[in-house]
Amino acid sequence: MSESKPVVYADRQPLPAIEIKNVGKVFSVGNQTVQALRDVNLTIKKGEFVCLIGASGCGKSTLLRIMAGFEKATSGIVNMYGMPIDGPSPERGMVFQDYGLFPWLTVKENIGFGQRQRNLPKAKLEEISAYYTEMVGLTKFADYYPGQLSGGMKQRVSIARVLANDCEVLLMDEPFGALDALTREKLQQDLLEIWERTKVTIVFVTHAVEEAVMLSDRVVVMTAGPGRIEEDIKLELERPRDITAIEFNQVRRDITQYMTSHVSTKAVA
Ligand SMILES: Nc1ncnc2c1ncn2[C@@H]1O[C@H](COP(=O)(O)OP(=O)(O)OP(=O)(O)O)[C@@H](O)[C@H]1O
Repeated sequence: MSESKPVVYADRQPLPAIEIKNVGKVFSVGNQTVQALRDVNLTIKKGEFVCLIGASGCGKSTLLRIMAGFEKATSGIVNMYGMPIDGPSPERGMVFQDYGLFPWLTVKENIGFGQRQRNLPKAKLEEISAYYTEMVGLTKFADYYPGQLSGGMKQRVSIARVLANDCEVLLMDEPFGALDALTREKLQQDLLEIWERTKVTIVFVTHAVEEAVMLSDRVVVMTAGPGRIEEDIKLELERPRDITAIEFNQVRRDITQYMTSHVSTKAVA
């Protein structure tokens, strides 16, 4: 990757990137209600890499969607740098498992899509698009369409697209869940490189303990019925991390144990 153009975001260090206070979320389904989240508190610093982990149905996606502004909390406070989150914004880019690319646009057009809406001069738009296409290693495929790409390549486009759109908080909902093991590992390493290079804040939902330990500064364990935060574990492991190291496996075992002790009947990766 070229180091020619570091991404510099405004220094809003004193305020947390994301602050969630006493958040609850109730869905109404017909005449029934589902309490998806209760009393969730979470503070994420600028530049942190936080993984949300927990069994199916514990509210990980709901919490992420609230951070994205796609859902409104029923109660509590949700702030980004001290300002209430009251709707979607390019500052909070979401990456989904199923990519969400426009099939009729090429790689570079998908990546430049958000900026194109801002009526930038064509040369500037091309520069931004080329920069992020290069960041995710797809320069040779810039004129390909999504249908001509592998799953891993599509997910790279999806990541580049939100970054190109001036994203400060990257919200990722099981982004590598549909990929084979080798591609997943490669994308994890590439994501870490992108994180180090851009200093973007990342909130990453996964079911896989190993993935959470490989990637994050903190692992937040959620449990269901209703969804809440059970443990918030700061990882002291050095980077780059070695999946075969004793310390890595100790942390992995500890987190798996936290999860199984709270959810004895559900598989935890
Ligand atoms: N739009 C909705 N309408 C009604 N109920 C919903 C809605 N979205 C989520 N829920 C419910 O809220 C709870 C939490 O769901 P959520 O998808 O956030 O969990 P999750 O931990 O992300 O699950 P998974 O790991 O399977 O994706 C579940 O009981 C789910 O059925």
